[in-house]
Amino acid sequence: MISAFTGQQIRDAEQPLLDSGEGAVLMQRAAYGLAQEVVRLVKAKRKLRGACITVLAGKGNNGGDGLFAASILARRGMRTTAVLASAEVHTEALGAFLAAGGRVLRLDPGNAEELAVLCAGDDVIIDALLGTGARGGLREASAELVASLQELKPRCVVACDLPSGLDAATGEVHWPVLEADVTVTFGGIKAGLMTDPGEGCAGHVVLVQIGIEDSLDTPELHRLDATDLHALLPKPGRRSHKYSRGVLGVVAGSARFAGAAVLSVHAAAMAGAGMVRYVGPESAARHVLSRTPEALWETDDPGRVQAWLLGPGVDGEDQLGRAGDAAQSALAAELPVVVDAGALSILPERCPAHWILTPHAGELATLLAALPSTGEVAVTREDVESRPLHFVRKAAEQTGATVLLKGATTLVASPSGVVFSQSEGTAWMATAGSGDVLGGILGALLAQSEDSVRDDDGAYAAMGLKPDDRWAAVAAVAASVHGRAGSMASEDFNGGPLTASAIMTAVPHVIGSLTAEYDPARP
Ligand SMILES: NC(=O)C1=CN([C@@H]2O[C@H](COP(=O)(O)OP(=O)(O)OC[C@H]3O[C@@H](n4cnc5c(N)ncnc54)[C@H](OP(=O)(O)O)[C@@H]3O)[C@@H](O)[C@H]2O)[C@@H](O)CC1
Ligand SMILES: Nc1ncnc2c1ncn2[C@@H]1O[C@H](COP(=O)(O)OP(=O)(O)O)[C@@H](O)[C@H]1O
Ligand SMILES: [K+]
Repeated sequence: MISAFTGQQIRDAEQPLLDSGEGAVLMQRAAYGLAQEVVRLVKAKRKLRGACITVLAGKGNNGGDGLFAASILARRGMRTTAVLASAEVHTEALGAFLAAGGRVLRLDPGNAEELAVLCAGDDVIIDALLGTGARGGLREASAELVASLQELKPRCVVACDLPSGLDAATGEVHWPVLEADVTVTFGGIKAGLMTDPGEGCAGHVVLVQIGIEDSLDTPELHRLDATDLHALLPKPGRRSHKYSRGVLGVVAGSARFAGAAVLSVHAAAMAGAGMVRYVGPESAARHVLSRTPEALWETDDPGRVQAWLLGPGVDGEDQLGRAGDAAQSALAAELPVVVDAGALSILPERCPAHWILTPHAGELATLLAALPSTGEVAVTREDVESRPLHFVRKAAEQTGATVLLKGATTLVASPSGVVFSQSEGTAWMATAGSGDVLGGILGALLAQSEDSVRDDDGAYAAMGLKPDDRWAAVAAVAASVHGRAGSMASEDFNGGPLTASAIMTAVPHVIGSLTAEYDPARP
């Protein structure tokens, strides 16, 4: 599992070492790691000698890291320039930089644009203006410099610890920000690099160990990797039969939106449900069965299921009524439920943690506005997009449900405040029906995992997850499988566009490779 921390948590872990006089050692480790990454990036394109590097250095230790790193690069034959954003800078680091032969330029209110033009064509620009000590965004000349540089589209930007202007704890972005190709982060990944909009500005994140890792507190965010997915994905055994594998009930689609039913039912079948029972109008059922003949159309009592998926494409009184009935029976039987789209309007006053709501940002804003005690004034889609971590936590806390907030980075919050962040997809997945496919995958995984989550077969406990947080882990697995399937499908089209159907087709490949990857029994 990948962990991420707030800036404060990193600083707290550093403090004992600073108190014992080891601050300079920490900074040297950070600077060395940063320099190494810059060397790797330059070498991938050209020889080191003569490569042009500019470091934008602020007044704090982040600027110090940048200047020390640039001094290492200067000693390796690179032409290094420091743009000092403040009259005060880290004295030892500037000394080291000058001693290594670096050139210094000073940013002032009149020369920001000129300096931007001067360094935009460099091989690498290091953004060391602000780090974890920042309050708010870049100001005045620094803001002007960064805005001009961003417009000039620099060749390669490496952020030192985090892109300046990004909130390390929340991922909120105070524009302007110089968007990084690579972020080299120190001691622990900052939570703001694993949640939007911050993650969208950070590029590829490289973690440099500086010796504080054992002192870090409980992570702010978790991200499942392939090893975790291997451990958590359900696998059939020799004695499995279709009922024991997990039956999913689906109330989706309507006369108007039949496609959502087709996609969610088929995705559930592709994600390994033992059986899918579809509940809906005949017109939609015809489409569902012609795409997925394996599904059953239930006209009255749907019989036993292990989980429900309610809501994709649900429209009109009849179908909302069916979703409401299923929700009631799920509540009574304590079954896990995925609540998506149309069904988000029929939530009970308090949901259990095994109910997983799957809104996109607009739906989450509507949901929060409808809650009696949000304390938020008219939350908009833009609010959710600029502070997704804050709002997904709030929604989980206030509804009692697990909440999966869809986006380029998908966040899953459990009501206890534990949050997972997954980001394996591609922007081509922002296409109609993509969320219906996610609903189907999640429903199928819940139906298959229900037993193991409740009884815990060891995999969840081994990750240190408390019972109520395990539903969030299942949702994170679904988000990861969905993202990987989208990326795999797009790769099949040479990185080209996708349909939701193409995502679905890739799901069994993704699950197959993740479950087989570490299988010791496989020849
Ligand atoms: N601790 C360690 O040993 C290690 C730390 N490490 C590194 O240190 C970084 C943290 O360093 P830091 O604490 O000096 O904070 P940093 O972000 O560089 O600068 C803050 C300064 O800028 C100012 N300022 C604040 N907001 C501002 C704004 N919006 N616009 C303009 N200015 C603003 C503020 O001054 P003030 O405004 O209060 O006068 C303050 O002095 C961390 O990210 C990592 O890179 C690593 O080397 C590992 C070892
Ligand atoms: N830019 C993006 N990059 C990666 N995935 C994305 C992006 N935008 C959306 N997605 C994913 O696509 C899906 C869209 O879901 P949703 O908005 O509910 O679509 P629909 O209602 O049309 O099915 C979500 O799973 C979301 O995480
Ligand atoms: K920075």
